[in-house]
Amino acid sequence: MSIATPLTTTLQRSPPPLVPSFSPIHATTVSVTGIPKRCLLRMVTSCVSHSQSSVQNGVTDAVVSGRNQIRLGLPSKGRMATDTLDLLKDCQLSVKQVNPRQYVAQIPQLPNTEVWFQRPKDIVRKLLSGDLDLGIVGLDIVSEFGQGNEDLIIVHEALNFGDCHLSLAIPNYGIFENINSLKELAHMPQWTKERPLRVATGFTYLGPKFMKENGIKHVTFSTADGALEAAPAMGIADAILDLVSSGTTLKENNLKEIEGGVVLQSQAALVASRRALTERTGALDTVHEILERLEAHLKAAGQFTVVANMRGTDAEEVAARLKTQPSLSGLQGPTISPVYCKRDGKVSIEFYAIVICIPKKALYESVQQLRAVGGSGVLVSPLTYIFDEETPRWSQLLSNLGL
Ligand SMILES: Nc1ncnc2c1ncn2[C@@H]1O[C@H](COP(=O)(O)OP(=O)(O)OP(=O)(O)O)[C@@H](O)[C@H]1O
Ligand SMILES: O=P(O)(O)OC[C@H]1O[C@H](OP(=O)(O)OP(=O)(O)O)[C@H](O)[C@@H]1O
Ligand SMILES: [Mg+2]
Repeated sequence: MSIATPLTTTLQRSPPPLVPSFSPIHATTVSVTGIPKRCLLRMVTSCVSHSQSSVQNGVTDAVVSGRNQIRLGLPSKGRMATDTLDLLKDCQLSVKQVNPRQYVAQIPQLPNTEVWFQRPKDIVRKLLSGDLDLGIVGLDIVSEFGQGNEDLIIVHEALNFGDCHLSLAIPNYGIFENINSLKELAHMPQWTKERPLRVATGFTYLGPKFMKENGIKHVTFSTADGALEAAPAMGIADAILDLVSSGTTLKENNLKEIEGGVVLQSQAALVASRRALTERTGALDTVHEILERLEAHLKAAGQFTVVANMRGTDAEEVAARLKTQPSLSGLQGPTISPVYCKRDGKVSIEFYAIVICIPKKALYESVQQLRAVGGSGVLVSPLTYIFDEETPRWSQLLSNLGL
């Protein structure tokens, strides 16, 4: 197929460019292929017109401690550690760590930023103490150790890994056999002032808060650092409050979740200290860049680029045919470009190349719709980044900071 692949998915009603090019002023959505990785964000930034032209931090360093570097805390161990590094790498923000036991590292793309590897709960504590400015941790840890402190700001709440939920679980045998909801658990006659419901948990802030909010009075908590699921069978606790993802650990230990027993849903999040963002020079610019890269990568991760040829008289006629189908509009509209064929020594336009972004989940139905309106030679490739004109989370952050 002979296609000049345009770089945007915007519907271009005037004849589309033969040579891929960014519009310096009007690009609203930019998907990216074929430029040096290190130039990516700079190129997109000059391409997209921001309503917020530059970021002023306002108050200067005098108010916060005298260091010049922005500090980003990343999990030093556990299941989040590798996934965090992988995500940053996918955003062209690879972390250069000399060896795994060294707790400070660099991201060459962010020269004013130091990475500090810490345990997740210490990332939250250090954000609050001012020793870190930004961090990536699970929302469960933010809630447990942040305890609603207004200095903690969740900049991106859905980094698409570390999915789990914090849930109350009880044995599926004995006196609990017919108990299936928090209400039923609360109304069991067994729990009294003298003999309260005993809950084992590592979440000693969220646990009591949840029980209080649900009106459960006769309850006590014990804590352990891991393997909590053993506590009921060992006779140490009646119930546990712990993280669940696949549910296998609960099942293997004869425990069950109950209706109304989910305390929170969690996944990895980008978190920042409000004080750092408003007072530390460069912190807001750094978080803007990280946020843009994350959003562009995460948005693209759910999409394919689809390129197909369609026979047609002109671009408008092809566009009209595409618009009859529900799933072929792309992000803003299809890009349609003429395909120049050589026939009998003469150049003619019989086909148009269309480029659209399609949600991965809708791929097959979209291909069927394309075929139904005369699409052929359908090429499907993964998308790496989608940079929007402005990320909604950035506007939210600015308004949250009162900027
Ligand atoms: N089963 C799970 N599936 C998915 N994500 C999880 C799961 N358990 C925990 N997480 C997420 O990963 C984070 C880190 O959990 P992890 O178990 O790796 O560390 P930890 O429990 O703090 O360390 P350790 O278990 O060694 O004490 C949690 O705070 C949560 O956000
Ligand atoms: O629903 P599942 O997929 O079975 O996952 C749940 C388990 O994962 C976590 O434990 P982890 O593996 O971190 O061990 P730990 O108890 O030592 O923290 C959590 O504390 C549960 O025990
Ligand atoms: Mg664990």
